[in-house]
Amino acid sequence: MNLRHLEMRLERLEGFERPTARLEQYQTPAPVAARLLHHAAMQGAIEGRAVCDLGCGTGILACGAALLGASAVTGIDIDPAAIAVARRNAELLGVTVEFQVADVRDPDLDREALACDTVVMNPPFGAQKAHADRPFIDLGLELAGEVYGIFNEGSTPFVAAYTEGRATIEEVIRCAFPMRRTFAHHRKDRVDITVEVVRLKRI
Ligand SMILES: C[S@@+](CC[C@H](N)C(=O)[O-])C[C@H]1O[C@@H](n2cnc3c(N)ncnc32)[C@H](O)[C@@H]1O
Repeated sequence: MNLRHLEMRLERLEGFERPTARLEQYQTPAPVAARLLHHAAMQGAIEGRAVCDLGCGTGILACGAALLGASAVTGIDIDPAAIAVARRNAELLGVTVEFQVADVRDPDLDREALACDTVVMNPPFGAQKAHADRPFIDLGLELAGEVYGIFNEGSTPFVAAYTEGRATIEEVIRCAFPMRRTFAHHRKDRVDITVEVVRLKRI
């Protein structure tokens, strides 16, 4: 499936019903999700691979990975309402994804069951709670040899320092990320930010 076709399929997905600011529930725009997934697929990280989406929200990354031929896809999110939307989205696209309500910070999370080849994620940027992205990075590197994560512009030096000795940064792709008005504190209908898609390889 080419990039444009993937993007068009993902455009149809349902967004968060009542997004929670505390959980930084803004949806990944379809062009950004498609770009991350298509790029990961080109690196051989999706087709025939077990993929896990951490903080899957409405499931756009997980469903896209399934569309691109992942052998098994799991998505976890702390919010049951988001997981309900994600399940509807998988149904809409006719793909199979195992969605679970779970907290990435839970030390009792069954890591063996979640172990996979590739983690994809758009973690909270930490705008509401400092360092909210750290448990996602930690769990991602525990579960998979490769992690594709979306981070705020300028985060790569932090990610490099935080993962030193555990992973190497293989690539950074800068993407435009149109953020629609989602929360009461958003003043404009749309703000265009830049994000960095970082590809980490576990050492
Ligand atoms: C920026 S949103 C991304 C949502 C989705 N991946 C997407 O791309 O549309 C971050 C997601 O992380 C989830 N989240 C926040 N804290 C979490 C935690 N501790 N454990 C699991 N999920 C969490 C939120 O509920 C939210 O769905």
